[in-house]
Amino acid sequence: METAPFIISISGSVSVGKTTTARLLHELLKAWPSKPKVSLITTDGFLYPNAELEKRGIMNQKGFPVSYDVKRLMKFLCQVKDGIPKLKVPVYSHLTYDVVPDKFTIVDRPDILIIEGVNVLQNGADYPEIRNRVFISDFIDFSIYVDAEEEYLIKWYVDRFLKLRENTFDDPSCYFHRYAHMPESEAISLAKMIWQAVNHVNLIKNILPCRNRANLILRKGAEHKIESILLRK
Ligand SMILES: Nc1ncnc2c1ncn2[C@@H]1O[C@H](COP(=O)(O)OP(=O)(O)O)[C@@H](O)[C@H]1O
Ligand SMILES: CC(C)(COP(=O)(O)O)[C@@H](O)C(=O)NCCC(=O)O
Repeated sequence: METAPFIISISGSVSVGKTTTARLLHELLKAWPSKPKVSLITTDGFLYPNAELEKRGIMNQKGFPVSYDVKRLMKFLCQVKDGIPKLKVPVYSHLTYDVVPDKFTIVDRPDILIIEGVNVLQNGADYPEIRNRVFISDFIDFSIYVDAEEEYLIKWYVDRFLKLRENTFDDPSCYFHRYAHMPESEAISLAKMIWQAVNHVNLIKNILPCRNRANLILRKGAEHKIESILLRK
């Protein structure tokens, strides 16, 4: 009989470095002497596509709990724990700013699954009105929260925003192309505005309240340097 995968989650604010941390952990775990089968997915793929967010009038809440197809995500987690082979996980692109149609990551009975996203530590305490429901966090065996002061988060967010628009300079089909020809100072102001209007609100309302639930808190300072590691015993 197959054993259920060990699930490690990585959460934290938008642009704190979840994806980067998850990719590094993925490489490190794969290189263990026992060569475990390790898969990495992000909950971004379970966001509703932009068209659906627009239809529901929640485009300005992308990344908030309401913006995810939680039923689909829970179904995936149940199936992966049940050892179902070749599961298809939808993929999100920061460049197109949307879920990519017909693109999937295949998760095929891994020994370890890393799941990263802003919402992975949310549980029943965040939704007292919902009873008898299972949450993503119920499936997690070990949770990591990547933490940093908001002034750094904003800097890293703006830097990534500028990089994304640079990468779409010649490609009008990419979402970020609309910002590519703006003067840099305007692009920086716009990125800061989006941060305040959406990602800051999400951080305060939905992400930070989960921090102390994590088994491990990695706190980063300037230049992404790890300043402290807190492990719950
Ligand atoms: N350890 C690191 N060193 C240098 N740059 C980093 C590091 N971690 C993240 N970054 C950069 O910070 C930005 C946000 O990181 P990312 O992993 O995309 O965050 P998240 O997945 O939390 O949104 C990206 O531009 C990324 O390249
Ligand atoms: C899709 C996301 C919630 C994902 O978060 P991330 O993987 O970047 O941490 C975020 O990148 C996002 O798009 N937030 C909405 C506001 C904005 O455009 O930044």
